[in-house]
Amino acid sequence: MSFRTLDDAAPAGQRILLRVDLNVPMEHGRITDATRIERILPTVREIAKGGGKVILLAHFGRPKGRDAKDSLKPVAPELSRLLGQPVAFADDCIGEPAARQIAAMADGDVLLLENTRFHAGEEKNDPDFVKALAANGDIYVNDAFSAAHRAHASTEGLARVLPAYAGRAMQAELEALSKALEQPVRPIVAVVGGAKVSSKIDLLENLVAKVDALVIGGGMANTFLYAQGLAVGKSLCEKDLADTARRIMTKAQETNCAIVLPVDAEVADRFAADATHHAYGVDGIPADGMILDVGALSIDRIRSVIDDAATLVWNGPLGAFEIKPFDRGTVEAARHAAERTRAKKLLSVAGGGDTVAALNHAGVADDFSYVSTAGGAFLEWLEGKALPGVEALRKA
Ligand SMILES: Nc1ncnc2c1ncn2[C@@H]1O[C@H](COP(=O)(O)OP(=O)(O)O)[C@@H](O)[C@H]1O
Ligand SMILES: O=C(OP(=O)(O)O)[C@H](O)COP(=O)(O)O
Repeated sequence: MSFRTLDDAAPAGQRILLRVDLNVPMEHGRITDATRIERILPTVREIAKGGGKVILLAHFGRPKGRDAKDSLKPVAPELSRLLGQPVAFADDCIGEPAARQIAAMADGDVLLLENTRFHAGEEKNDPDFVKALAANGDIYVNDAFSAAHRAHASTEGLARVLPAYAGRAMQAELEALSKALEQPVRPIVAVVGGAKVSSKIDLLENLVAKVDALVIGGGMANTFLYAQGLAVGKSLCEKDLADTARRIMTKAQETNCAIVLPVDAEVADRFAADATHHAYGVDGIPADGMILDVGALSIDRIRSVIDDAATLVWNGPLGAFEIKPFDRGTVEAARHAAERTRAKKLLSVAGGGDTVAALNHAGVADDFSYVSTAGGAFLEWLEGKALPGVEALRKA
């Protein structure tokens, strides 16, 4: 590894600023999938056991300023339960609330600081905000591979001003992804869905040069359907990205990458469990309808694309899987990929906070060859892009 790890750190008596990804799926204040928490436990335990004061830095959601609905406070009890030791919480990640709690910490204690994104300086990687964060620590450890594609103060800036190390989860992700996908066997199929359309659509342009087929589902598919001149009603759709979608489809033709879009969809009147829903062809989506899942014909197509694949990479659910029956496309595709993997006909790598939750929901996370905590970061890594959070950790 070309960066320092915990093997090189001496945490005893030190204040360790440990950047983790606690952007966990949550419904009504309840964590629905704890994978991201479970993955950081070895690092937290190792530092605490080594006598370091563990000060956790993390973001949650995409708040614009301080917003109670994006507080990390509900995560502290679950982290404490899984860790098996108390986890204190500070109402702010900088300033007096953080400093006071940190001053009271004994060696081996764990403290979670409030959402770094409550400060505009986080996403701007503002040097003054980096300085305010750094004032609370002696050593910086980054264990948030899934946020490493962000050049933010807590993912990149801090590594520039404090002695910086990779945590065990960061190390494990990079090692596992390299091992699994170093020399992928073709045909390679990528499945991309989910809701983060604007932050992920650009990377598809590079992805279509690397894979043999790109299955597009979830909210992402709607922008592509719209770009093809189809009406998508009230569906999640980023109309101003239609040109980008068309450019990606043209590039895919040039690189011989098959683009697989839904041919039918499960359409509801609203985003709710008790919504009225019907199946429609994608050329007949009603004006007041909302596409919440791929339809049965599309699922059959996706299954046969997976049948033809030797390697599968997947980020983003194919539908709003949190609400039944809109989990069907994701669950059926996941189970099919799991079955092919178990039969040793497929190498399958999936990642992303909600994607992992969806695989757990389908009961097949353990059957995939590798499950990453990262979605966007995983896809950018796959593109061959340098990830700012990883680059900043490299040894000089
Ligand atoms: N057709 C759709 N309309 C609205 N939301 C969708 C649709 N399909 C999937 N989603 C939502 O996408 C979210 C996950 O997207 P994203 O954050 O990009 O995935 P990940 O966390 O795995 O990277 C889920 O909450 C899911 O409900
Ligand atoms: O959930 C995350 O990424 P993912 O949805 O790509 O898996 C990370 O916490 C990064 O969050 P961001 O995409 O708001 O920067």
